[in-house]
Amino acid sequence: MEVVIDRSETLAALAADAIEALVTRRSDAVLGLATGSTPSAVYDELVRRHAEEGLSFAGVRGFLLDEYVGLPEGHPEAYRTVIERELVSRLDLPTESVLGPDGRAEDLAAACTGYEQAIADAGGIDLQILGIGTDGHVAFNEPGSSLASRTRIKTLTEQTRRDNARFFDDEVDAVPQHVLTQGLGTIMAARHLVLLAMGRSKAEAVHQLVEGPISAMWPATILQMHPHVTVLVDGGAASRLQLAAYYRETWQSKPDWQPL
Ligand SMILES: N[C@@H]1[C@@H](O)[C@H](O)[C@@H](COP(=O)(O)O)O[C@@H]1O
Repeated sequence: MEVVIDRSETLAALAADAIEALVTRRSDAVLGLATGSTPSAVYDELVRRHAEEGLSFAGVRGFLLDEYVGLPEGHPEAYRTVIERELVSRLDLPTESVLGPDGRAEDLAAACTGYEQAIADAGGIDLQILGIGTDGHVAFNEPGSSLASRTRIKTLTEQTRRDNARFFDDEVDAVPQHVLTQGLGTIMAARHLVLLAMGRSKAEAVHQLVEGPISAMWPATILQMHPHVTVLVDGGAASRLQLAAYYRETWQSKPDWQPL
């Protein structure tokens, strides 16, 4: 697990560098896309590189991490709508090349199985962008999630619904109670995980993720078992890391030939 502590703009550029290197190497790369406010700066940077430097996503495919259950099609806070608005519509990435779990399906279990199959058919995810919840969830794998889980329906905690109420006019009751989410096992199958976290509200979750014991109580801790994880955190999110000085030194002395 590589931990980089820096300013948020620098971290967004680093994440964009990793994506640029991938899509330049493989024009049909498969990206795992996260929603939430944290990845927005990365997406803005990709859009800038597309507009100003001609970085193309025409052959890329994308998979969303998760989706609310029951929001009507086109709801502004449905993750499929959010990713279309924030990223897909601003790139040369065809809308149909990006899939998300179908939170409006009549048979939700079948939608989850079908989603796992679609990821497998695409050859798996090359690079997965991740955020982290204040309770240590990744995607919508709340505390108590099976560390080997696959895409399935989950119930949100009160904490997550409160955290996400800001997207629903601050009405906690407007945040759906149920979601479909890639499981921790699904996420662990991606070849490179790039997790971003900003601000002090994430400090405890980041400490657990990097330095805590692996536990379903802090679902993100399973990432410690992945061979290629990059954790990009600002000073606030890094404020509880016990080995922060070591991570900084490691990053500063990283050889040029070693990619992210
Ligand atoms: N399902 C999403 C997660 O994928 C995201 O990582 C988390 C943190 O969001 P933010 O980046 O807005 O803090 O929120 C939501 O619950």
